[in-house]
Amino acid sequence: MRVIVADHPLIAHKLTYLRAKDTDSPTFRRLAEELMTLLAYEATREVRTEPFDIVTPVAPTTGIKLANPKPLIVPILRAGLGMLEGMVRLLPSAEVGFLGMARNEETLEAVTYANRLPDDLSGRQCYVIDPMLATGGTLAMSIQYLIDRGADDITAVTLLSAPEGIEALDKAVGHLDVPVTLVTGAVDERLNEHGYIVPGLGDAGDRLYGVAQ
Ligand SMILES: O=P(O)(O)OC[C@H]1O[C@H](OP(=O)(O)OP(=O)(O)O)[C@H](O)[C@@H]1O
Ligand SMILES: O=c1cc[nH]c(=O)[nH]1
Ligand SMILES: [Mg+2]
Repeated sequence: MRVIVADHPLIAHKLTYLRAKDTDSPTFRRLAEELMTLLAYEATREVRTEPFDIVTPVAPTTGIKLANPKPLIVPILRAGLGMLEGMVRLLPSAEVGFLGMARNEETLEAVTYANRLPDDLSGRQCYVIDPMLATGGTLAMSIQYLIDRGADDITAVTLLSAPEGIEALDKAVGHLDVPVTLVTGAVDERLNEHGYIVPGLGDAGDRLYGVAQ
């Protein structure tokens, strides 16, 4: 699995405010979107394109445009929704599919409670977006799900990742034929005994949308 840690002072600046516990929800949402847009620039570096002939006011020329089928963006509910606007701003013609996953806070295992995705993802480039890669269980299951439906190129984008989660994700999907890339805003120190990223930012879903039942 290819891992790209975005190294940019604007990303580090925005992540610092995102982490701070006194950052309120509206600000947290705005920062998550802005960070996604910055990370999307890195994550889409290898988005598929095709030649496109145009005529400028001066001369004909050949540029490029996004190839078909268009990429599929998959936010992992809930917290991934907070990054969606930031991604579609850069890829307005992409389609969006949804996966709802929740981690059992005791066993730390993820369960899927909702899915709204095209049945056939053959030949599709997919961008899975979720702010947190902690144990890696959620992303490993989501990526496997997309591969089972035919996706042939997957990029996961997270705001923060734990070293343990990166290692687990690599073990789970790094050996598959489908190339998987992780683009992340930062790799933190470790997971704590509750499976939270340290120093992290707490529960991303709760900070975006309030405490879940
Ligand atoms: O790497 P993992 O150990 O699997 O943990 C990461 C997952 O945990 C959080 O979601 P959560 O289950 O809290 O759901 P939520 O987005 O509804 O809050 C986060 O948004 C990831 O999806
Ligand atoms: O630190 C963490 C770990 C999992 N999910 C979160 O929202 N935060
Ligand atoms: Mg949560």
